[in-house]
Amino acid sequence: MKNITIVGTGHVGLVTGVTLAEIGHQVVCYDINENDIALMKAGISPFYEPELTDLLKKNLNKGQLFFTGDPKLALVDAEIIYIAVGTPTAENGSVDLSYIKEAAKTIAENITKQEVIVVTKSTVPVGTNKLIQQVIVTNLTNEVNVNIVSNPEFLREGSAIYDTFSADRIVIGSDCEKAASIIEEIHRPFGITIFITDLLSAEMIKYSSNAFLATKISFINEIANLCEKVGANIEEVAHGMGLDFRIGTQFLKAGIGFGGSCFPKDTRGLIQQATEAGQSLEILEAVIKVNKQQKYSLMNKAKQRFGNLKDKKIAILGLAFKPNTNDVRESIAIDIASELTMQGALVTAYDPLALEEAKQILGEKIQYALSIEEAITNTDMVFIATDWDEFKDFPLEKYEMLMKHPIIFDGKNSYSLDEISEYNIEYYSVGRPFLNKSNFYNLK
Ligand SMILES: NC(=O)c1ccc[n+]([C@@H]2O[C@H](COP(=O)([O-])OP(=O)(O)OC[C@H]3O[C@@H](n4cnc5c(N)ncnc54)[C@H](O)[C@@H]3O)[C@@H](O)[C@H]2O)c1
Ligand SMILES: O=c1ccn([C@@H]2O[C@H](COP(=O)(O)OP(=O)(O)O[C@H]3O[C@H](CO)[C@@H](O)[C@H](O)[C@H]3O)[C@@H](O)[C@H]2O)c(=O)[nH]1
Repeated sequence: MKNITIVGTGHVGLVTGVTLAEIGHQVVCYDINENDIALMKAGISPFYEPELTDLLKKNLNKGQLFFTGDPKLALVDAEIIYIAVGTPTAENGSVDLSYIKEAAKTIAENITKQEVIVVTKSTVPVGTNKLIQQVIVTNLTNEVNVNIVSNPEFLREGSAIYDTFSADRIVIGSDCEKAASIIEEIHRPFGITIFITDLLSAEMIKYSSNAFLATKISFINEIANLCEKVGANIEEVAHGMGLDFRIGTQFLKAGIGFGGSCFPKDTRGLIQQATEAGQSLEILEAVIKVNKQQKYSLMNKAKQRFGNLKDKKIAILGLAFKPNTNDVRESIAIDIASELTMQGALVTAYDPLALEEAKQILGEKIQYALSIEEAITNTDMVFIATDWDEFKDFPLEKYEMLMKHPIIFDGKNSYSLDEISEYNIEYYSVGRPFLNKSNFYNLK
């Protein structure tokens, strides 16, 4: 059992803290956000993540997990410190390392143990761990020997606990063999393949993994657009491709592009790093460009269908960037909502979890509904922007009953074409043939 401190208890930090406590370590979580600390102390997660609250409460009750906003208290006994603060995009497009530097300084000023290992979970540009070491060493107030380990995080929001216990690999990067083997030991109980490498390569593995997954998505979205032109069905195509293990079935779901707190910022971040190193990343540039175009593909279909969206009543189903989270960071649904209002449309949106979060960004620009029924009633068209199960399970006859005319632009291919064909719904999806029924509503 080790005394572990987590610095920055947002999505990654809290999941890391709770799961390390679950496998038997003594964990102190520290964050500068006192409100969140108060919530977590009371066993409440500041954000939604399946399975997290149960583990949080369980480990609080066991006395295995503590929360504090006091850095001294958090770090005085720490042997291992995980940094999990944010690394957003800065105004000039580079990766904003200010939270990382601040965290490193706080660590330096408060650690007292003779030997301390600082582990970086945050996604940081290549070379940042060396910078962290430098910041710590220059700000130390006690005599401490500090070693640095990179341990990039690969969890997905919405399945973070599952991912932590069932990941494909754990990457540990360090230039200090002893520190790497201590961190390997800590992670062994997860029973997951551990790959040990050098510091710089570990940092690069994280960015390259996200960039590659984003590439798969933009690739399949372009193929989906081509399928629409030539009459093929992207779901059949992706399945048939994925049966080749070299390709794999995952991350080939066509839609309205990738959003969220990671892919957009990390693809930009890698391009920025490459630019600084004097190298171009042309494939990744194209991935970002395709993603920007894909974002508005649904809206373009609606514009083509109606000519003009001014004063049209539109329901958006889904505001979170993906299901099972209330996170709306870089959510494509939010961009679509915003753009539709710019076009003069009257938008009402519903999301099972992310209404409050969306309101903070969209404010009064749109209306908010508390159910699918409320959102779609009397609307001219529905946009589906997040693949929540609740939308997939929604009885299709209700679109017929409640909308002015049931016209759906589905950015997530939520319904099978067979299912939809049983209803009088005018249905546009991504990369699949348009159901050309004779009795479709002849309106503009
Ligand atoms: N969200 C994900 O799914 C995910 C997955 C893998 C990797 N990552 C990476 O992990 C990092 C954290 O992401 P996140 O989504 O958890 O961020 P987040 O914004 O949810 O949380 C960051 C937390 O750090 C705290 N913080 C900021 N400065 C601090 C300081 N000096 N001392 C203590 N606390 C401080 C903030 O108050 C906040 O609670 C990022 O680098 C991200 O790219 C995120
Ligand atoms: O086949 C797919 C898969 C995903 N997406 C979209 O891609 C985005 C990201 O989805 P996902 O990867 O499931 O969620 P994140 O929580 O952002 O997780 C990614 O970003 C994290 C932060 O770096 C990494 O840790 C994870 O491994 C990586 O999957 C979302 O908009 C999804 O709708 C698709 O359009 N098609």
